[in-house]
Amino acid sequence: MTTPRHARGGASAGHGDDDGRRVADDATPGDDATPSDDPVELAASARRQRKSAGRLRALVRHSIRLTWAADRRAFVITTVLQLFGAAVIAAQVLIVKSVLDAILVVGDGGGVGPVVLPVVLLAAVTALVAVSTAIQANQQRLLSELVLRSTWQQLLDVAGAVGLRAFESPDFYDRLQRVQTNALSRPYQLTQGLIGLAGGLAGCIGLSVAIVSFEPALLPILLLAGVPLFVSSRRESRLEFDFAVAQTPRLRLRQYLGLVQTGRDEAKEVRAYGLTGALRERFDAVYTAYADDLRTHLRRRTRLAVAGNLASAAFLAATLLALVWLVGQGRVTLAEAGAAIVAIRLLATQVGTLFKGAQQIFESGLFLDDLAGFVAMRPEAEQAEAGAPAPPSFRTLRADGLTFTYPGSTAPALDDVSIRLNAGEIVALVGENGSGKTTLAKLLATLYEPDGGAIHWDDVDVSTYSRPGLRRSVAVVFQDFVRYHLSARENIGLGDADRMDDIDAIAAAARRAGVAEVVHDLPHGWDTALSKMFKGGRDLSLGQWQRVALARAFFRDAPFVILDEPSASLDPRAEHALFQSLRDLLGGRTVLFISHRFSTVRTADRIYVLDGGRVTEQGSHDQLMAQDGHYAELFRLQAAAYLAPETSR
Ligand SMILES: Nc1ncnc2c1ncn2[C@@H]1O[C@H](COP(=O)(O)OP(=O)(O)OP(=O)(O)O)[C@@H](O)[C@H]1O
Repeated sequence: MTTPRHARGGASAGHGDDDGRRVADDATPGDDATPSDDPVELAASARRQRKSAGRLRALVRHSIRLTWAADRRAFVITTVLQLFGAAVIAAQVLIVKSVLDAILVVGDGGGVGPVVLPVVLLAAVTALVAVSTAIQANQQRLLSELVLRSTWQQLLDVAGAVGLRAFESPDFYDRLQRVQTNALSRPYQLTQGLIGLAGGLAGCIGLSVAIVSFEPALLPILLLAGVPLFVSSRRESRLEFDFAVAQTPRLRLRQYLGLVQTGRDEAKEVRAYGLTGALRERFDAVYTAYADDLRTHLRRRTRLAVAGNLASAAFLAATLLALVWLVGQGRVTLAEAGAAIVAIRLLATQVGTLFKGAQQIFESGLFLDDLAGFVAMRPEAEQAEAGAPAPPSFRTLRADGLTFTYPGSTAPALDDVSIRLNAGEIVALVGENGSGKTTLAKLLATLYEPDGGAIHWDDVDVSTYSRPGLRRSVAVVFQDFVRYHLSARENIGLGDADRMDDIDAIAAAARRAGVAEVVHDLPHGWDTALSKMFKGGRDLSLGQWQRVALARAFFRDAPFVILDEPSASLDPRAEHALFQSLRDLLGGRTVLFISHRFSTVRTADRIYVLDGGRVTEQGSHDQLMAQDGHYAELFRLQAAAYLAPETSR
C-alpha cells in the first residue's frame, strides 16, 4: 500500500498493535509477516516459515497473547482444566496399578477388602475426568467465540483507522477479505490448537513420569513412537497450507457468485436478465472443481496420516514386546506391566493430541501473519492522520495547486487545482463526467491527502491538523450516499453519532430536508428500519433516500457542507425548493456543491469549471456567460434541450 504523504511511521497505539508488531519481531529471519498476495509467493513463504525452528514458538506466543487478550478468565479456566485432566490421567495409571495389585492379592486367596479403596478411587477419578471434560468443552467453545470477537474488533479497528486511499488498493482489499474470511474459522482452530498443545504436553509428561516409575527403559522406545507422527503431521500441515493458498482465488469467486445470487441489490437485474441459471451453473462449476480438489487433497492427507499412525503403532508394538520381556526378566511386576499397558495406550492418545495441537497452530500461521500485518497498519494509519487540534471553522478555505493521482492510475485526476471559499459562500463545481469534481470534493473533505499542493484553512496548511478533527467540521452528501439498513432515526442521527439521542434535532433536520412526512407515515415512525431485510422495515424511493441523506448532513450542523449532486434524484419541485432555500436551510454555512444542472448552479456565488482535472474557468454565472467559454457552451446546450420543443412549436 502506498504510504500517505504525511505518514511518519509510528509508535504502537494499543495492545492489539503490539501484537502485530511482535509476531513480526518474533518470526525468525526469512519469515514474512506481511505476505504477498501472489498465491505462489504465499505458498513459498509459508513453506519457508514452517521450516524455521523458531516458527512454532513465535506462533504459540502470539496465540497466547491473542487468547489472553480475548478473555483471561476463560483462558485460565480452560488451561487449568486441561492441565488438571493431564495430571488426573497420570494418577489414573497409578490407581490402575493399585487396583491390579489388590486384584492379584485377591487372586492369591486374600480378602476383597484391599480392592475397595482403589476401585472407588478409580471410579471417582473417572467421574472427575468426565465432569472436567464437559466443563472444558463449554469453556473452550466460549473462549473460541471470544477470540473471534477480539479478532473482529482488531479487524474493524484497522478498517476504520486506515485512510480512504487504502480502499483504492487491491492489496489492502485482498488482505481485508482474507483476514475477514479466516477470522471466522481460524481463532477457533488456534484456541483448540493451543489448548491441545498444553494438555498434550502435560499429559505426556505425567504419563512419562508414571512409566519411568515402573521401568525407565520403556520411555525411549515410546518416544520413538512419536517420531513418525511428528513427521507425518508436519507434512500434513504443509499440504493444508498449499491447498488453502491454491484455493483462495476460487473461494473468492465462489463467494462472489453466491453474493450476486443472494444480494438484494442484484436481485432486480438478475431476474430482469434471466441470469439465475447461468450464474448458478458457474457457481456449481466452481464448487465442483473445489470439491474435486478437496477429495484429492484429503486422500493425500489420509495416506500420510495412515503411514504415520502405522509406523507409530509398530513402535508401540515393540514397546509392548519389550514389556513382556521385562516381565519375563522379573524387572517389572504383573501389576506394573498392566498399568504400563494402560499408560502406553493413554500416552499414544496424548502424543496425538500434542501433535494435532501443534499442527492446528501451524495451519493458523498464515492467518496469524495476515492478521498481524493487517493490525500493524493501524498505528501508522492513525499517525498519518494525527496533528494539532483542528479549529471548529474557517474564514477562508484555500486550495493551492492541488495535484492528485489515484493509486494505480497514471493520469492525475487533479492537476494544479486552486480554488477559494469564503465563509458563508455558496460555491459550485461544474464540469463534464470525469473532470475531477468529486475528487476535489474528497480532498477538501480531507478524505485524501493531495500528492502536491495544499489546502489552507485561514492560511494554515490543514495537513498540520488532526484530520478526524477537521472532518468534524465538514458534512458531506456523497453522490453515492449510504442507505443504512437501520432505523429512520439512525439514518439521520448518524450524521452526528454523539447526538443520536437528540430526537428533536433529528426531526428538525428531517423537516428541513423535506422528509419529515415520510417518516411520520412509517409504521413505527422513527424506529422503522429503512430496509426490507428486517421485520416491519420499509424501503424508500431514491428521491426520499436522497432527502434522508440531506437530513443527515443538516443534522451534522457543520460549518462546511459539501453536496455532490444533492438533487440528482429529487423531483423538479423538490430540487427547485432545495436550491431556492439553500441559503436559509444552511444558514450562513459555507457550501460547496457539485451539479450537472445549470439551473441550480446559477444561484451560486462563484462557479469553478473543471476540465480534465484542471480549473479552466471561474466566476459568477453572469461573468462566465459573458466570457462565452466552456461554461457558457454547456449552459446553452442544456437550456436548448429544454427550450427546443417549445421553440419548435
Ligand atoms: N477511485 C478511483 N480510482 C481511480 N480513478 C478514479 C477513481 N475515482 C475517479 N477516478 C478517475 O478520476 C477522474 C476524476 O473522477 P471524478 O469522480 O472526480 O470525476 P467527476 O468530475 O466527479 O465525474 P462525474 O461527473 O462523472 O461524477 C476520472 O478520470 C475518473 O476515472
